[in-house]
Amino acid sequence: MTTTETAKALTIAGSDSGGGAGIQADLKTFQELGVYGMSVLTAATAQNTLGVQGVFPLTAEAVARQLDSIGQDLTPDAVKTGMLFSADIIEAAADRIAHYGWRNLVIDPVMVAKGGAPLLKGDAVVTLIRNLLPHALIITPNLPEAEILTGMKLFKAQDIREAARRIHAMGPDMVIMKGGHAGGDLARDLLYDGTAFTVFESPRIHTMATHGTGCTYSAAITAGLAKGLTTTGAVRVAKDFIQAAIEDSLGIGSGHGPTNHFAYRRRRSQNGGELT
Ligand SMILES: Nc1ncnc2c1ncn2[C@@H]1O[C@H](COP(=O)(O)OP(=O)(O)O)[C@@H](O)[C@H]1O
Ligand SMILES: Cc1ncc(COP(=O)(O)OP(=O)(O)O)c(N)n1
Repeated sequence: MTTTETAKALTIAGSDSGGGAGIQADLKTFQELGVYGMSVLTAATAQNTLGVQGVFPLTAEAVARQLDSIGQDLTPDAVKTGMLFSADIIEAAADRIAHYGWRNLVIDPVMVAKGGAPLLKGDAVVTLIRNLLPHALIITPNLPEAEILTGMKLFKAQDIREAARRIHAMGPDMVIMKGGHAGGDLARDLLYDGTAFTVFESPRIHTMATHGTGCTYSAAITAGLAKGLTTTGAVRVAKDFIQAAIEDSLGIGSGHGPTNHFAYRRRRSQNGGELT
């Protein structure tokens, strides 16, 4: 059967050889949510559940050419960015996104892997803010990333809200402050649309298998947007998707294990539910 209504999503990100984060997590998530996935590679990382053993960036030219191949043939319904690594790759991505007028841009401002390896050069943060954030529908910082974007220390709830306001003023329509790095019994994410805050929360799972949670979550938001969901609707599905993916862990690798990208679909089919 063919259809003219296939939703298409593009990820612009780095490769994680271990398959838990980066391009691999994004494409698995798109597939699980019924969206056709496309990828523009920014860097290869030698990586597993123990950490990042090497980073090998592509040239900005190679990134721009991949984006042109997509832009000249396969208009995405939503786009996400992950590991962009350098200022010149960010400039190339921002330039091509503006050139093709791509909408529904989700920015996961990936800076440092959980093990501490830098995935964005320090001098590229200003380029991310200046060149890319004004194009974003939504940006999804974790708390350490929000601290770097704002220069604030984020311990208190009121400071997290103030940081969301400041990041919103940098250009994105919406900001979601992810709560994975906060303490407490709940994993609480805060969506700010420039006017109001909406809370999305779930029980915090005590596990080592959280490698790639941010990539998977932002990819699920991107898939929802590609299918025409509202941002709030896309975040709601993404929250359920990541909760299932963390809960039904795969138990592979000897470090921070990957999440389970097929848990959400398996649960829904067991419940007789339709895929959203
Ligand atoms: N231990 C956990 N239990 C439940 N949800 C979690 C847990 N860790 C992270 N999350 C959720 O996963 C998503 C990604 O958050 P986070 O881990 O902060 O991102 P990142 O991988 O970028 O650091 C958020 O929705 C967050 O609330
Ligand atoms: C290639 C690549 N891209 C992004 C990340 C960061 O992924 P994230 O979802 O934030 O998960 P952790 O690295 O924090 O486990 C990555 N590691 N590799």
